[in-house]
Amino acid sequence: MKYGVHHGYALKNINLAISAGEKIGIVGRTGAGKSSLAKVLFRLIHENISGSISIDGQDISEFGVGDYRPRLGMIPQESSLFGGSIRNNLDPLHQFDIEEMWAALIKCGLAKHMLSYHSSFNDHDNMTDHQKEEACVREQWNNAGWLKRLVMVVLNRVPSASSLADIRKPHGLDKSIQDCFGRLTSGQKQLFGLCRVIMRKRKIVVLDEATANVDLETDKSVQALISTEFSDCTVLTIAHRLDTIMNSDRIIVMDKGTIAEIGTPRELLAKDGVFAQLVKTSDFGQ
Ligand SMILES: Nc1ncnc2c1ncn2[C@@H]1O[C@H](COP(=O)(O)OP(=O)(O)OP(=O)(O)O)[C@@H](O)[C@H]1O
Repeated sequence: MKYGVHHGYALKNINLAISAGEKIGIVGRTGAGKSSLAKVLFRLIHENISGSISIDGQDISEFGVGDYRPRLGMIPQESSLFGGSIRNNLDPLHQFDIEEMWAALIKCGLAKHMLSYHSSFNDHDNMTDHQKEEACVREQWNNAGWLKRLVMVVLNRVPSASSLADIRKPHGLDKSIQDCFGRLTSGQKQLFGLCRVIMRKRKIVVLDEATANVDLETDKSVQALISTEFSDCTVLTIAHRLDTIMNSDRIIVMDKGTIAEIGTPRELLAKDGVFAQLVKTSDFGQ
């Protein structure tokens, strides 16, 4: 594949079979061809390309776009979001019901950001987000003096009337992203991308791992979601950090547009090849 007749090959001699459900990490230096591989998979390149890609044994060029795109989900580094409500950003075609949207928002950890949230309950993994929110409101109420309680009443944050229940009403989704989040962090933008893919239940998911400005908590939730929500899916992670893909079934090492190495992390570490070199270089985030 070339980006133009006068360009060199961005991808060449790629011969690759990925099994359903496999978790694949794709690594390589800048310009190695990782994004190009994703672009051809999503059929974003139509010219200067030869060869074929099949999904479930069927050449993707034979699929209509309407049949093809719904099989794949892309989670970009920073999902594009537009002004307007959370609902419109998640479901511009009005295909989903409110419960489906809330379920995805809760899974991605975005629902709790839509409320002022008490961090001391974040570590209680055995509690649902709803229970955490209720416990948080109860604790705040118990510790509050009369003035703070008065403020909580005004803000409708009293234990018996969970503010999560309030924000779960349809109008909560009709709030603008700006109103709920202020300025979104890069990590939150990626979580919105995750949310969209979870709602749409894609079987093949390409995750372009965020490179910058992702806080530890967001990073952990993205990784946890990939392993739980996408456990049955085929996941291709374009990785910019090694630790996130060390549990992959296989790692593809791209170099100058070709697959330089492919194998389990253990196999690749055992031979002193490109992957082992990447591990050693400090510019790879290790
Ligand atoms: N739109 C484009 N037009 C022309 N050349 C491009 C274009 N996009 C990528 N390339 C070139 O194709 C090659 C592969 O780039 P690609 O973006 O796939 O690499 P990458 O491994 O994803 O890099 P990075 O980690 O920096 O995103 C590079 O030589 C790059 O300069």
